Amino acid sequence: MSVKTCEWLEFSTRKALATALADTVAQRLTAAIESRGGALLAVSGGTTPALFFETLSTRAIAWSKVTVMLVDERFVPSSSPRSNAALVSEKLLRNKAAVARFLPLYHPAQNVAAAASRAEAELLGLDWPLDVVVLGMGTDGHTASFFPDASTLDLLLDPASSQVVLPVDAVSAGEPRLTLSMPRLISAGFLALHIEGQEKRAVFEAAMEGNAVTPIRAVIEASPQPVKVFWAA
Ligand SMILES: O=C(O)[C@H](O)[C@@H](O)[C@H](O)[C@H](O)COP(=O)(O)O
Repeated sequence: MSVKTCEWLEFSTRKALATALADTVAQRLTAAIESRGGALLAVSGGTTPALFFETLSTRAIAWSKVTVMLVDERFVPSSSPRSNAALVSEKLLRNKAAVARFLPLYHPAQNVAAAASRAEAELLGLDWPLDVVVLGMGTDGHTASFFPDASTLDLLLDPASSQVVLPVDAVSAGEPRLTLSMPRLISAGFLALHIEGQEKRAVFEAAMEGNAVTPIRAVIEASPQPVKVFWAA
């Protein structure tokens, strides 16, 4: 594993991981609020983060000064069971975190490109960079919505992209996606990868040791800071 570009943090249980990640994220958000009056948090969807979200939602920080957004989103309304916004609303924006501001990536639009433009217009005015980003990873090595079979993978992995939000078309993604761009993710003050299970550990290690550059490896290698990998079996 390429130790120079990531820090492996292993936990005995998924609950211990959720607690440690929630504590770390809460500390980082509080530091951002103290230093610049507010904090920007970008989280991933899928199935892994639910326990982390529930744990983070209980942390006593100045949530009214936190803006929450998604790392990526399916091109579906929040009423869809596929919606990451619905997952965040149900699992994170509750308890003490209920007062946080949430900015969605999905907007009703003719197509995913138009939705990406609307999200970009809304997010551009924020006080960038992101303070905290928590990435997930698929067993194909995708992270965010940087899917290996995306028609525009080169654009998605471009660390010099001028875009904030990009549309994604990839057969393996299930539906069109919206994703924050590579430079917006890797410029975060704190960049974590949250993965669970032996299969994802094997995928991650193979990605870091092999010759092929999978999306997760591209992000880790483009990051100016070591990515903190939070893993539990
Ligand atoms: O929209 C999504 O699906 C996520 O943002 C995505 O990037 C996720 O992190 C991985 O696909 C892992 O998903 P699981 O946690 O369900 O394995």
